[in-house]
This record gives sequence, structure tokens and C-alpha cells, in this order.
Amino acid sequence: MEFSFYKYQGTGNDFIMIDDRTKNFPEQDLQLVQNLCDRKFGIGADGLILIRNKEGYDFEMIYFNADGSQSMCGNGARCAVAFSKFLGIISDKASFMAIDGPHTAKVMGELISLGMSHVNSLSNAGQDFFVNTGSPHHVRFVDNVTTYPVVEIGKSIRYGDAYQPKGTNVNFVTPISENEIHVRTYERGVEDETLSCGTGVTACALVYGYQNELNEVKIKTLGGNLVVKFTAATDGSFQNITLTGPAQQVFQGKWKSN
Ligand SMILES: N[C@H](CCC[C@H](N)C(=O)O)C(=O)O
Repeated sequence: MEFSFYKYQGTGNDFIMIDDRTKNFPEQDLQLVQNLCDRKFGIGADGLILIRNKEGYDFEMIYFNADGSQSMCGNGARCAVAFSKFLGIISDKASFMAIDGPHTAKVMGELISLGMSHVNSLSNAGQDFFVNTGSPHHVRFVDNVTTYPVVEIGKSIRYGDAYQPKGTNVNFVTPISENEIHVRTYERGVEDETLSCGTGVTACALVYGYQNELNEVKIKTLGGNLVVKFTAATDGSFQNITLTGPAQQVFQGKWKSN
């Protein structure tokens, strides 16, 4: 088998990107997805994204975590929009389908602004919070996220009884200023901390914004900076949610396997 691939990164969350409009990629072969995402024996990435044709949309994005599981991915979607512009599928606006439904996006130079699915409600989870922003997120506020044991505690929550059998992503937040937070994330399906998690920072921004009556929150991650905007409705739901940040192509290559 042989195919071209590209590597993209969005605030340090990195993805193998494949133009699969011919539908040649064996998406059932999860071992191949795992092998490609392996950072020692493969190309290496947090996830793998297929771009496919979709009636009524510019494209469809199929996202795989490094372990082969599927989910919505906010940074991956931003990179998919940048990739579709590179391929000439779109100019500066996109309408595409993902596992959690339809999305729109705007290309603004190096920045991609992604429309996220609306969120029905925030939930309490013990002393913490839970939000589904297209993928599930546990959100914990901590005094100093810089020194917090993200992998150890993140793993225990992700595999804890409360979230069996599917698990959850786990985000740790420390406010930096009135309208800015610092977020670190343990990602389900990567089973490690990632430098940034788009659906995760969106979840954290909704909780922080709701608590502080904001509709725009800046987020600092280990991999870079993002901005989340939203409107909070009186019924506790959140609409017009956008996730904005950079997305860059970093490599192009060919994969050959016997
Ligand atoms: N690991 C997540 C999906 C990717 C989320 C993250 N990469 C993002 O940018 O949203 C999950 O299994 O729900």
C-alpha cells in the first residue's frame, strides 16, 4: 500500500492528514492507524484525519485518535479546514461534516475559526465539571496547573468508574486573569497529556465564562494560544461557540507498506 500524507499541527496537537476523497484508505484497519500514529515506529501523531467527499458539504472529516478510536476533534477540525484550503477544496469558508454533526469554519490568514456544536448544558462532577463539546470533557480547576500531576490524575479520572466504559478527556485549569485561563489536558485515545486539546479548551472556556459572565475567553496551552467565543442562553445552553487559533502544515511525505 502507498499513499501521500501531510502532517499538520494546531497549537501543538498534531495530526496525520490524508486526502482520501478516492476512499482508498482502509479505515477499518485500526492497527494501521495505531502504527501510523506511533511516534517511534510510525509517522507519529496525536491523531489521524481522513478528508472525504460528502454530498451537500465541502468535505467530511473522519478523525481517529492515536489508539484508533473515533471522536470529534477541535484542533483536528481546524487543521482539516487549513488542509482543505491547501487542496483547493475551499477558499476562506468551509462547511463540513464531522462525527458530532455539521460545522462551519472561516480561514483568517494563519488562523482558523471553527464553529463548534452547541452545548446543551454544563454538569457538576463532584467538585468538578463535565461538558460534552463534541467529545466528553471533565474539567477541574486547580491552584497551579503548571505543577499539577496531569498524567497521573488525568489517567485516574479517565479510567475511573464514573466514566466507564467510554472514558473521558480530563482538563485542568488555572485562571491567569479575568478573561484568560491556562489549560492542560490528559487526552482519551492518546492516553497521555497533549500540548493542546480544542474540544477541551472549549469545555474549560464555557465553564469559566459561565462562572464569570464572560462570552469570550482566551486560553493558554503548552502548544500555543486559542480563543473561545460563545453566547450563553437563559436555559443553560451555549450557542455560537467558536474556537479560533493557528493551524500549520509541517511536513509532507509518502507512506509505503507491504
Ligand atoms: N481525544 C479526544 C478527541 C480529540 C480531542 C482533541 N484532540 C481536540 O482537539 O478536540 C476524544 O477521544 O474525545
